[in-house]
Amino acid sequence: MDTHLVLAVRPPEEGKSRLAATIDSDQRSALNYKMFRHVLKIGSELFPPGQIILVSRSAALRDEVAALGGHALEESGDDLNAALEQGAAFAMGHGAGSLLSLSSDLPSLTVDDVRAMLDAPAPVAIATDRLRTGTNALRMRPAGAIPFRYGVDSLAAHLAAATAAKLEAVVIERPGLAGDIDTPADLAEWRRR
Ligand SMILES: Nc1nc2c(ncn2[C@@H]2O[C@H](COP(=O)(O)OP(=O)(O)OP(=O)(O)O)[C@@H](O)[C@H]2O)c(=O)[nH]1
Ligand SMILES: O=C(O)[C@H](O)COP(=O)(O)O
Repeated sequence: MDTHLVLAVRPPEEGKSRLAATIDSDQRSALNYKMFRHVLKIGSELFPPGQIILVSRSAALRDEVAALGGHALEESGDDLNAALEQGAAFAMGHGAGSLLSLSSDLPSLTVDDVRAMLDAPAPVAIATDRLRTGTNALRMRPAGAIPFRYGVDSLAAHLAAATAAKLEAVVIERPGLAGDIDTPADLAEWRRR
């Protein structure tokens, strides 16, 4: 497998600011660690460490990935798409044929979810969220085939990027991939399960 996994992750103490009214900063940080470790563990079951790349401003998160034998890059900016481009450039310099990016806030992610991304029958595979507007995972073959367009309406933006590159794209809808934790309602729903 020549796919490399690129994880761009905000420092745990910064992430999930939309939950600030619901849980305090220590709880948010703990939640971010827990979700990150879950996604990293699932990723590690399918990707050899040398094909896992983390881009983060958090030294603590970088240490965790380095301890596994993965590549931990200090983020040079403070923007998700820029961080992913940084990771992608590194991966392409290390022979990546294709790339998978995964959001770190997917507490119900399974190995089969990641496999579904890798096996998707098109050069571009976009896992969307519950609202069917965002992107929680993106696989592109070849690496660098399309630019990262995370942000508002990123599903449409990634579909448009694939069209512009004349590449077929498929949208993947699976609970483990759709279940990112953005809002207090998402958090309550996940805790209920
Ligand atoms: N490296 C890096 N990762 C980011 C950045 N912004 C978001 N991410 C990651 O992108 C993924 C999706 O981010 P969001 O769902 O917006 O999460 P968030 O930024 O923690 O949440 P809010 O603070 O509530 O917007 C998660 O893996 C985040 O850690 C960034 O500036 N740099
Ligand atoms: O859809 C996206 O681009 C990412 O999930 C980030 O969006 P969000 O901040 O709405 O989760």
